[in-house]
Amino acid sequence: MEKIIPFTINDLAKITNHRSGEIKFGEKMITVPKGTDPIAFLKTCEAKYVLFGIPEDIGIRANFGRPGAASAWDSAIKSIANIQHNRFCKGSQLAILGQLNVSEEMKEVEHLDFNDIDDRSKLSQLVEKIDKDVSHIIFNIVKLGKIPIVIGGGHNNAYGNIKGSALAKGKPINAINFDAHSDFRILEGRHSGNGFSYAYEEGFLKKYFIFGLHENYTSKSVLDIIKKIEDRVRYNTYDNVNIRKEKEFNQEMTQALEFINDDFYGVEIDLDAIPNIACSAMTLSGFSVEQLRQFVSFFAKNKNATYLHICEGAPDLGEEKNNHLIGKLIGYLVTDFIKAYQQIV
Ligand SMILES: N=CN[C@@H](CCC(=O)O)C(=O)O
Repeated sequence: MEKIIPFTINDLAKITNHRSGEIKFGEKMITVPKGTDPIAFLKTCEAKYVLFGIPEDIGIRANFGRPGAASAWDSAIKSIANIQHNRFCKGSQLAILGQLNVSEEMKEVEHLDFNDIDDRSKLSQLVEKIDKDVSHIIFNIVKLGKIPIVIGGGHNNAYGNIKGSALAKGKPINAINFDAHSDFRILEGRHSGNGFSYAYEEGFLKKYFIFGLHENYTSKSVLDIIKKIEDRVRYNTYDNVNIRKEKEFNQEMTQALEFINDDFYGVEIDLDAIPNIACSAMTLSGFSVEQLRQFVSFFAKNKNATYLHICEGAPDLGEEKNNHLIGKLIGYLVTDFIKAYQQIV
């Protein structure tokens, strides 16, 4: 756990905008006391959900993408701290573990060039290093019976979430991914486009449903691979559901749930599925924020939901004056998840 930078009570106080007569999440969320072992502390604390940030974009760089996702954690935690603590959702249900310390790795990649074969291999090796840390931390949280809420970072971190959860549960888990892309690309060295294929190949991912693939951005080879393993990997497309209306959003959620609900599952959200969200693979066409919120709420309302991961949002790539909006969106998704999950426990 030495790779975690704890989020202290002072850090929380600094980002909480106090108003008299109001109680904000920042006044109620649980932080790990100074000098305490985080896992030993989490074991004793009542909060069911554990917030954990991965401020990196090395996996995105290794995938020839546009860096910026490292900034989502800061933006998210500032927003979450200022959500109202009330009868609908209580800040005290959330413990903040802190963020993964990736400062050295982020420094190391500053001058690496994806087009250089040695640099590309170095980027992939660093992603593998982060994978190990993420899976170790997720393993420890899930083993305590808590629900990790992970704010990425790139979608490469799906691998560590799945592996850590599978090891904690003692068996492979399933995953549902709200995404424009499959991230089921070839095993060519780790990056943000192959977190699920690596987890599948290594036996940590049992069944995988991709919700809302963009037909224009999914290669024939990936479609061919998925076709051969359709007992374990299924998808629908955004075009299918929202454009041609051959399928209906709510029915599709029900069918996807039936597919993955035979075991524990992770809920993966790639913000590049939403139009106008600053991301490496930003788009103008995609599901609405309301559809995404309904999706999170729907898949959280189940005892098999094992973790929530929200990734690829990149406030640093957005407009300077409104770069708090991605954090605000993440705040809605986190509370949607908690509100739905708490109905079933
Ligand atoms: N996590 C994102 N993965 C996508 C990114 C696509 C892009 O950058 O255009 C992928 O590799 O397919």
